[in-house]
Amino acid sequence: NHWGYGKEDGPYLWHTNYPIAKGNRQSPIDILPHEALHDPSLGPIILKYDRCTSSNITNNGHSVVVEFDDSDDRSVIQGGPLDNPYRLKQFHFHWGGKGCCGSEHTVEGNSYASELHLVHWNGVKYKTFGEASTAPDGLAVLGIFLEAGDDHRWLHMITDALYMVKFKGSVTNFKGFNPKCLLPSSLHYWTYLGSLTTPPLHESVAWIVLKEPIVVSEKQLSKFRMLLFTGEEEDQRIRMENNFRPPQPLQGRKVRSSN
Ligand SMILES: NS(=O)(=O)c1nc2c(F)c(F)c(F)c(F)c2s1
Ligand SMILES: [Zn+2]
Repeated sequence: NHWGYGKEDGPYLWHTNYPIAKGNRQSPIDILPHEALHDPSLGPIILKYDRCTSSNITNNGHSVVVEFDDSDDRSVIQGGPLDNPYRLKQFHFHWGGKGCCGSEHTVEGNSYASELHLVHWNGVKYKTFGEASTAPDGLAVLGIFLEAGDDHRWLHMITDALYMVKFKGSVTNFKGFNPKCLLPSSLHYWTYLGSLTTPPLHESVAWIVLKEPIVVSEKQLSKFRMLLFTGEEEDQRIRMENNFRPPQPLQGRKVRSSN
């Protein structure tokens, strides 16, 4: 079931192998702040990343992923729309080409340069990530927009490691990184029920999208674009960029706002 972001295998063709692509709770979406329902019962997002344990960084042919040891509840997100603590499994990014677009969620039709996804799973109700990833309340993904501007003081920890995972299928040690350093100052958010934004597109995600972007430099963004979709053994070298799915129909869903 090869899929990608190109003309021959991109988001508009995913429905052929993944019919859920035309489902009624697909992600990403275009967020309209004025239509979001302010819900005073929505508490703050609580991130308990202190005993954080990143293990490695890998190029999976679709994005660059930092994986975590999720064998216990040491790094969790809770509060907000969530009934349980959800365990941090991995984080990864989506980005554009030179200068334009790149984020998956948009705000009033506007894209950011990139979007960071921190993927968590409901370890209280489900035994494994795989099991949770197919359950309607299985996953919680925290989305953070990246806006082009000044250098981000901690993102270099990631961009400096990207040369080690240039090719699809490469992985390298990446211990002790705490993604708390990638958060903006405000944790105000929009939340709605949606899906994975890449195949298998399971409709299992409670999306929590932070309103405030973090600022990273064009130079830092350009390092993501030196990654390749292709493996070391392949003749063709295809630059990893524009690995984002466009916004999907809201299908009557309500987006709630923390405030
Ligand atoms: N872009 S995303 O919605 O955060 C997201 N998609 C996927 C996905 F398709 C997977 F197969 C997977 F194992 C994940 F951990 C994620 S995480
Ligand atoms: Zn993602």
